[in-house]
Amino acid sequence: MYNLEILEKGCEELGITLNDTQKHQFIRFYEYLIEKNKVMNLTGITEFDEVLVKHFLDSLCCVKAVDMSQVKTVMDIGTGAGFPGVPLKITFPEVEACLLDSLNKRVKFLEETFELLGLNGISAIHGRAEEYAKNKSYREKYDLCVSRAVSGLATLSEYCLPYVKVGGVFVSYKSGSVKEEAEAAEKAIKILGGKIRDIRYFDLPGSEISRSLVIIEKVKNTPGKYPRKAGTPLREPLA
Ligand SMILES: C[S@@+](CC[C@H](N)C(=O)[O-])C[C@H]1O[C@@H](n2cnc3c(N)ncnc32)[C@H](O)[C@@H]1O
Repeated sequence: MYNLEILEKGCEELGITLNDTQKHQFIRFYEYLIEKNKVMNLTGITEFDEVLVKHFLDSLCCVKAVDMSQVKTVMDIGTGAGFPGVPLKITFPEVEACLLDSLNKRVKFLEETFELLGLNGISAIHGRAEEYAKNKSYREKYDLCVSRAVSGLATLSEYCLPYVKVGGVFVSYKSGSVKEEAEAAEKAIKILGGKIRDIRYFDLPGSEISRSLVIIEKVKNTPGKYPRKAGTPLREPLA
């Protein structure tokens, strides 16, 4: 038997109430993540309570930055084993979610996870952020784009901002002080049609683990030449 108290209390702090279906989905997600982690590299965090805080509650903390009642579509770039995308989808089932990663094994794991959890209105894409952003079905189609632990902010903005609608938001999950990184990326963000609205620093619910969120508004369309071809945003971040 699993004790979900940490998740429930953390959610309470975030203003979220989970129903029994959602609690069950979080447990099944944990079980499948651990089962598959034995045969592929999905996560270094495996202890139940730690997963609740460092993966599940961490993923949900963007509610501190965004009013989820206004979000109908979310894109998660470099989702890996589904963070933050899967916890967000479980918690806000009405949101249409798309999770993208360049590693096919992880995408297959995600598709199996959606089936197992009975999640609808969610898809996983195998591909590079730079390439799918050129596709009309994905470009500037999302109210919210999230990304955790993928790249530096200038590179990441070139991956993510092209997916966000004008008026939407890109939330970058970071840790520690991001002031310098944010200042260094400011010009790139402007070129890509974004503007830093805020940077939030806080501890994850029920823990002393710190998290920083950089909240970037999409104020203008991203010029068609961005993102540049795959690999360039990482090798030569806009400055
Ligand atoms: C360190 S993992 C983080 C995974 C997840 N977001 C998390 O926080 O647990 C980084 C992921 O980003 C993916 N990734 C890196 N660059 C990418 C790109 N250009 N396009 C798509 N996925 C990318 C990798 O395949 C990897 O799964």
